[in-house]
Amino acid sequence: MTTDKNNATIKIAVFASGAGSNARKLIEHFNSTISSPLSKGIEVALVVSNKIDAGVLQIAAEFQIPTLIIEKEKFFRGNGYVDELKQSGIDFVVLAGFLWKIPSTLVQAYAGAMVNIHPALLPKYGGKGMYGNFVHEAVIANKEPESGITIHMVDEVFDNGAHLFQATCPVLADDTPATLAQRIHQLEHAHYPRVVEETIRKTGKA
Ligand SMILES: Nc1nc2c(c(=O)[nH]1)N[C@@H](CN(C=O)c1ccc(C(=O)N[C@@H](CCC(=O)O)C(=O)O)cc1)CN2
Ligand SMILES: NCC(=O)N[C@@H]1O[C@H](COP(=O)([O-])[O-])[C@@H](O)[C@H]1O
Repeated sequence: MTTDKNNATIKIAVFASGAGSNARKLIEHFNSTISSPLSKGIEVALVVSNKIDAGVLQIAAEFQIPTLIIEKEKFFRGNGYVDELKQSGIDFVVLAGFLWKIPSTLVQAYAGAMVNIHPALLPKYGGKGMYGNFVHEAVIANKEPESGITIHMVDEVFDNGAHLFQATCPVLADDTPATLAQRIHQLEHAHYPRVVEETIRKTGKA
């Protein structure tokens, strides 16, 4: 079981702006439940969103996980909610469909302890404006034979951090952004929780 230097459980904050399917898989992977009582010494302790109506907040409520709604001005002009995260004992930050740029204050506070999943094979199809279906539309428009996912460390630049993992899937001739998104989601759900766990254990950041 992984614990930090004080033998405490390592606490993850998941940041999401949307439906939260990746957040659900992360919670199911880490948080002990009746069906999987084995504690990995890691738990999703907080769900953070910038959208009051985000589906991820319902998922947090379902698992009785505290939530934090962040406001734009405070996030970008304040200290990026670093104080709140540290006061919550957060050791590691996982972005899962979070659509704002993480400010330097927060990137630095969790240097080496913040990861993101991107629904394409970076470095292609990344950067400002490349999120959700915009990514899949561009991949299809360019007639790419394959797409996939990239899991990477987070730095101050969109989608620029060191790559931790990539997996590919075919792009079919009759794919729509929705059908490709579904195939990408399957890859994300299959790999993100494991890669997050491996990264936490490797970095010993917490
Ligand atoms: N400092 C960093 N912040 C974020 C990163 C990162 O690597 N470094 N990754 C993104 C996630 N992401 C792609 O994986 C991504 C998300 C959103 C955008 C984007 O263009 N957003 C729009 C705003 C959209 C909205 O508010 O609805 C924008 O910034 O204009 C690009 C890439 C998360 N943060
Ligand atoms: N560039 C960031 C980006 O596009 N992230 C993508 O948002 C989706 C969130 O789905 P979810 O809310 O169901 O987890 C995921 O496909 C993730 O890769």
